[in-house]
Amino acid sequence: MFDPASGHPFPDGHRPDEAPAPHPLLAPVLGLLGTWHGRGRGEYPTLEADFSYAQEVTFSHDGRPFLHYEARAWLLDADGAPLRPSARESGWWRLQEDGRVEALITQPTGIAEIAVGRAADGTVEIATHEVARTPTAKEVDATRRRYTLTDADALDFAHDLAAVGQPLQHHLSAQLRRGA
Ligand code: HEM
Repeated sequence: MFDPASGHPFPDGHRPDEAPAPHPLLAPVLGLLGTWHGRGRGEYPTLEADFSYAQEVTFSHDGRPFLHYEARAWLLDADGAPLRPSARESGWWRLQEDGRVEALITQPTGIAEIAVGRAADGTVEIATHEVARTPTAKEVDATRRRYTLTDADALDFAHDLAAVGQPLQHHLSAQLRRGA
């Protein structure tokens, strides 16, 4: 009989070559599997100053045609030392035929995003389909995220944001390395 204390019977896979076998629809995103670390910079016209941050991003799967996505960021001071926790989010990227992606992403700031887009040739681009906000959340109208594998272990990330009355524009860019 299954003993819950001994662990989950169907742990997620974090590499294409380990069990469980990835679902064939995951083919265009297999290069993302695993944990990524890196640094980035952010800005927005409503903010007094640009900021530097570090980020950890993990993509995993359980053999079905979706990825589990989790990201957490923390701000860095001018010397690169950690200042304080910043954005966190997690969600699900549902892969469809032809590399189409339907993503559900939630944040502790009261935002739930549904984004749609495409994965092809080492790039995933997803943009807002709908945003839902809790009663006290800031006004976020749209986002656009682009993940580009620049080599097998390097991932570029860019995030555009339309929020608090501002049109869609750059909020974040980061360079991540696998496992580093
Ligand atoms: C790596 C991820 C992210 C980092 C490091 C980051 C960082 C920041 C920082 C430092 C601020 C200034 C306020 C503060 O100090 O907290 C901010 C503001 C904001 N961010 Fe982000 N952010 C990230 C992701 C996101 C995402 C995913 C969204 C929306 C979907 C978002 C939406 C906003 C909004 C709406 C504001 C407020 C702007 C204003 O009221 O003037 N951010 N972000």
